Amino acid sequence: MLASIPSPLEAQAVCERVGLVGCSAAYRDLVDALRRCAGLDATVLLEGATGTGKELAARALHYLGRRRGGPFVPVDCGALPETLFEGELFGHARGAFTDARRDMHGLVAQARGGTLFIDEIHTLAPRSQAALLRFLQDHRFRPLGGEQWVEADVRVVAAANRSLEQGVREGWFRGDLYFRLNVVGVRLSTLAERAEDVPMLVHAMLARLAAHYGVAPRAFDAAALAQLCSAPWPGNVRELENVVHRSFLQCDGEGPLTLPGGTGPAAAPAPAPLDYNGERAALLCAFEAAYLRRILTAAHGNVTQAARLAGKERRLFGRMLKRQGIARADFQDR
Ligand SMILES: Nc1ncnc2c1ncn2[C@@H]1O[C@H](COP(=O)(O)OP(=O)(O)OP(=O)(O)O)[C@@H](O)[C@H]1O
Repeated sequence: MLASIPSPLEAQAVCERVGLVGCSAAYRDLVDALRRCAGLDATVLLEGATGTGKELAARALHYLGRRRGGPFVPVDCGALPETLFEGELFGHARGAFTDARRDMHGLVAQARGGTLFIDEIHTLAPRSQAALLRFLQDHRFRPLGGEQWVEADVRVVAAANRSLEQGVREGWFRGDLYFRLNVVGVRLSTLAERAEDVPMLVHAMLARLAAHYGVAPRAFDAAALAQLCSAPWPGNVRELENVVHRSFLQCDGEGPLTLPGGTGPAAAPAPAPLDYNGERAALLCAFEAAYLRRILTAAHGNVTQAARLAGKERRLFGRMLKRQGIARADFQDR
């Protein structure tokens, strides 16, 4: 079946709506990869280190695809003991075991018409891998203790923070299951690989924190921001979020935020060398995006008016929006 591919602007808007933030080439490549496979119903495997945004990417895939009107149901394999996996996924029939007093739908049934997001799939025990493979091959399942097979109506998106290909080589992940999952593979970059995104991420995090705590927006001083840009971030965006949150809570007053001593990147083992040009470009990119958003907000998404406010020619302003992947529709009154 030929699927319709969302436009780049639509993809950018959906990614922003689910909370994905960035302006680096790696970020734009990710949005483009999600855009291209969103319309297909094929299984997608998202691979990337912890905290790189795999769950957000899975949500973006869901809301970009034709199943967006259905549910998005996550299942965390890391939190599920092997003995519960099949029951959680496929449900059970009344009487399947001592406590099964009535039929219970599993997560596949709950995700009907939508997306089943199987997170931490690299932690699946061999028995659960076999059950999942059967399900992916047949597109149907039988609740535990049940007699009827049920046709599944879900798209499967899986995520792993270890390489499954390596798992196949080392013998802890089934090759046949890997090939079923990896119909389309998308790799998420580490934060160190896309350090240009740090200022924009920090800006978005601080805006969210200010709104959450009901206080005026705050910003880091230049030294702190430079330090955040050059830290190695082994825990990726999640770790950056923790450091920003701690700084936000620990800095009193209304001046610029500083990094609490001995925390986060300051305590990291080997800071990357300062990349002046990279950081300058990243700061300018984040500044430009924030500026364009402010102006579009003021102009209620009207590009001609926004260009006039910015003192720019409309075509040039439009090109700046496109380069930043900003959709004017997001700023129009609904
Ligand atoms: N590009 C991004 N923009 C904004 N926030 C992000 C981005 N990537 C990750 N985050 C934030 O970082 C945190 C971790 O993201 P997420 O849970 O999607 O990562 P993950 O790769 O699924 O992690 P894990 O493998 O540990 O489950 C979340 O709070 C999320 O909002």
